[in-house]
Formats: sequence, C-alpha cells, structure tokens
Amino acid sequence: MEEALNFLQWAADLGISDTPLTSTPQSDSCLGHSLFVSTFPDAGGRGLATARDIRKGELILKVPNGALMTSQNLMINDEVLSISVKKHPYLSSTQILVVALLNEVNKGKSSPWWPYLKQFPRSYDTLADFDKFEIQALQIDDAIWAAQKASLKAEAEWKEASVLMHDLKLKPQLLTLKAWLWASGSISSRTMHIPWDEAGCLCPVGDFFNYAAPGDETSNSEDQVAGKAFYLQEDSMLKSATELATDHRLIDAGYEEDVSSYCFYARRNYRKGEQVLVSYGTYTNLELLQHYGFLLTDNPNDKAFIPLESDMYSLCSWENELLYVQPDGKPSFALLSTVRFWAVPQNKRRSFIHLVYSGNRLSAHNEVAAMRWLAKKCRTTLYILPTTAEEDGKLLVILDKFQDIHQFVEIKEMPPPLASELCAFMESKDMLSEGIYVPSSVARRSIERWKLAIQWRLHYKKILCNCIAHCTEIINYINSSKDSEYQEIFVKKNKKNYTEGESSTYYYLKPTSSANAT
Ligand SMILES: C[S@@+](CC[C@H](N)C(=O)[O-])C[C@H]1O[C@@H](n2cnc3c(N)ncnc32)[C@H](O)[C@@H]1O
Repeated sequence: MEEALNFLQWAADLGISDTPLTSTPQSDSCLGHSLFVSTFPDAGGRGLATARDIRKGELILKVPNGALMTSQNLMINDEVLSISVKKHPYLSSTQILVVALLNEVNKGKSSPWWPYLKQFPRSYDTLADFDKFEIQALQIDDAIWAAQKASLKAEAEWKEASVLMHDLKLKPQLLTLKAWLWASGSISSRTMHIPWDEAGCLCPVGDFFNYAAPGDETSNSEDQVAGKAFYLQEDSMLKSATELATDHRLIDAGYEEDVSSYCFYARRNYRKGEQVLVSYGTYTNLELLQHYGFLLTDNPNDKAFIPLESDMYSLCSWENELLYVQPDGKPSFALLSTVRFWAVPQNKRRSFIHLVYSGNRLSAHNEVAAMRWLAKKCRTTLYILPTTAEEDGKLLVILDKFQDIHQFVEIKEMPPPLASELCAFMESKDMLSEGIYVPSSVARRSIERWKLAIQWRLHYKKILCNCIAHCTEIINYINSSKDSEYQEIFVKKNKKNYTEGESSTYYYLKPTSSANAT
C-alpha cells in the first residue's frame, strides 16, 4: 500500500496527471481527479477506475515525455548504457529496451525509476513463458507452433543480447533466460506505441489500464453518434488534420507531439467507479495470449483456423490468415468463397471464378456441398483432439480447486482423458510422491498458464461447434426451400433445361435477400 502511494507521488512529481490543465490537483497524488487505482478480479486485476462520471472523448490521463521509460530516455541518463548499446548495432530496438530495463533493475533503489519498477508483475503468462507441458495443453497445431516459435525467439534474442548484458556487468540473476523472459514479458505486455521507437515506451500509470477489444465503445446510441467518425476513417482525404486528431482521440490513446505527452481519452461514457478500459489493438485470443498473457471470454475479434486441404490455400488468391471461422461460427468471406470454389468440380472452376469473388452463392447444390465440407472438417478436427469442449470445461473446474494437497486416488476416478492430462502435468512437475501430490509455488504458477491453455482450446472448440451448427442451419434451410428461389439461381439464357455449372451459357441471378443471409 505504502509502495503504491510512493509510486503515485513519484508519478505526480514527474508531471503525470489526471487533472485538466484548468483545475488544480486535489492531492499530492497524480490521480484522484478522474481516476483511481482499483482491483478488478474478473477484468485484468489491478486497473484504473473513474473517480467521477466521465464523458466520451474527455482527456483522463496525461504522461509527459520525460516520464516515459524509453530507450532514449534511459540512455540519456546512463552514458555507459549508451556507449555499450552503440557497440551492438545488430540488436533490435526491442532487445535494446529489454536490456535497458534489466540495466535499470540492476541499479536497485539507486535507479530513479525504482518506485515504478516495483509496480511491475513478478512474472508473466505470455506464450514465450509457456513450458513444454503448457504448450502441448494448447492441443491445436497452429497454437502449439506459435508458442514454440515465441519461446525459441525469446531464447535466441536473449543469447544474442547476452554480450551486451555482460558488458554492462549485470548481476548474475539478471543475465539468466528467466530474467530475460521477465523483461521481455514486461515490454510485450506493457509498452505503448511511440512514433520514434519501434520498441515503444513504458508509460507509468498509463500501463495500469486494462484491455477491452475495440468496437465495444459503440454500444449505446449516444456513443454511436460520437463514434461515427471512427467508421469514417476511410474518408480521411476529406477531413482536416484537426478533425482526424479528434476522431482518433475519441477511441484511443496516443503520443501527442504538440503537448509532448502520452494522452489517454475516455472511449465511451463512464459512470463513477467503473473500470476504464483501453484497446491495445485488435487481437485474436491467441495473439492476446502471445503478447499479453490473457484472453477474453467474449472476444469479437477471435478467429479459429481449421486445417484445409493443401491445394485449397492457393485456390483463390487470399492470404492464409484470411481463411478462418468467426466466433459466431460463420466462415470468413475468404474461407467461404474458397470452400464454395472447392466444391465446384475441377473442370468447371474456370468459368466460376468471377462468381466466387462476388460473395454470392453459386448454386443451392454448391452451397450444400460447401457447408457439408466445412461441417465435416470441423467435426474431424474436433474428433482427433484429446479432449472435448465439455471435458475442458470440467478440467477447468477441477483446476480451480487443485491448489491444495490431493490424494492420487481422486485422479484415478476422473474421466480417462482428464486423468491422463493431470498425470502428465504432475509428472512434468515432479509432484507425485507416495500417492499424494503437493503443488509447489512453481506448480501453482504453471497451473495458471495451463488453465489459460485450456481456456484457449475450449474457445477454439466452441467456435468449431458454432460452425457446425451454422452449416447445418444453412443446409436445412436450402433443403427446405429447394422448390423456391434456389431453383432459379442458374437459369439458361434461352430458358431451356440446364445443367448446373456451365456458367458461360447461364445468367447468374442473385438469391433473394433472405436466402443471401449467411
Ligand atoms: C498494461 S497491463 C494492464 C495493468 C495490469 N493489470 C497491471 O496490474 O499492471 C496489461 C496486463 O494486464 C492484464 N490484463 C489487461 N486487460 C485484461 C483483461 N481484459 N483481462 C484479463 N487480464 C487483463 C494482462 O495481464 C496484461 O498483460
């Protein structure tokens, strides 16, 4: 508590403020006028709440450049760091900031940043922090690869930077991979964008804001009017720079050159006491896990990638990352058109390509074939996974109570897939002795990451189940309306009998709007 007060006083002394320039601060702290620090167990833990009712677009926090922890600011005040960094031009800007952060930690209490550094979490749950067992618990190949890649990248970057860290004579415990993971986790999950350094900046107090996915701010009608500008950004040519800056302010935080400060604005109206959330960007759950070590139960930007046949990836000219299933189970536009095209017999495809890109259904028969293929692919993808969504749900409940000492016999009574995963966990953590397992503090931390992996795979499976339900609904709809509009999708110009597929001799009629809704 005292530490937190010291930090807020330190921040105020550096000019960090939630008070508009026109008012005088009510206390010695940098906060209190618009914000206060609070805990939100279900939405990010420590965060910032509103000290009063706040209107969308209001400036709520300002952090001057001098209070930002950037590589530049750290080097200005540390000649040894500045000279040493110059000797290693092959290091990326992120590696430099990671080393500069460790170098500051190395100074302990003599660092001017010490009150701020004491506020950092002791460990992180980003994908690079996942051990082998936790990575395997993700179950889906794409996620496993992403985690392995993150872990290997962190290790390679640490090795590359270790000469510089030795040059700086960091304490042995700060030269370890564990220390590197802590510092790079801090950079990954706490930095904000600045225009002059790709690594970004650490922004005291500003980095207490927890995350909400972009898009949530237009949930009430009043907000929708104010938020209109956000959706008009494509018209930017028609807008003045000031108008654009104002539009931007309504939805986000950013560094403002004219006041040399990082400024945070309310992205919607808030009632006193509510948590203020900011958007760090548009992320899928896997990306949130990778960069920030958490995921959202209800993430509108989540995507589930399913394994396609190898030649489907090059069938249309879509980038692979556009071929996904949305949280509501609907395939993305690119995936839908690819599957539709795939369902056209190979010798007929040339004449269908223009229709595929139009986004319209090709024919009732094709649509049913595409939906069947998609549903089957989701089913087979789910089938080969070690646990079902239901079992994952049960495992999460078990793990919530798994922090105490347990008898091994309890595990043997569990459903086999859950028992085998629990046994694998205990083996990996060397926990089992004489029929009793006792979770150490390391095992408890690991359980938290394991739970994140299970939550992630559970969301993935739910999306695939939604997709199966969506495809089934479309198939049933088409089958039930076979005799109406769908019969007329392909009509031969001369109205003779026709065979589906010979598109050069056929008109394409748009399905009616109800039939078109996918
Ligand atoms: C910039 S910090 C935000 C402040 C942080 N809670 C703290 O105490 O320092 C980002 C971290 O907060 C947590 N976080 C932010 N938003 C969250 C959310 N909506 N749900 C869960 N955790 C969240 C994650 O651990 C993330 O890495």
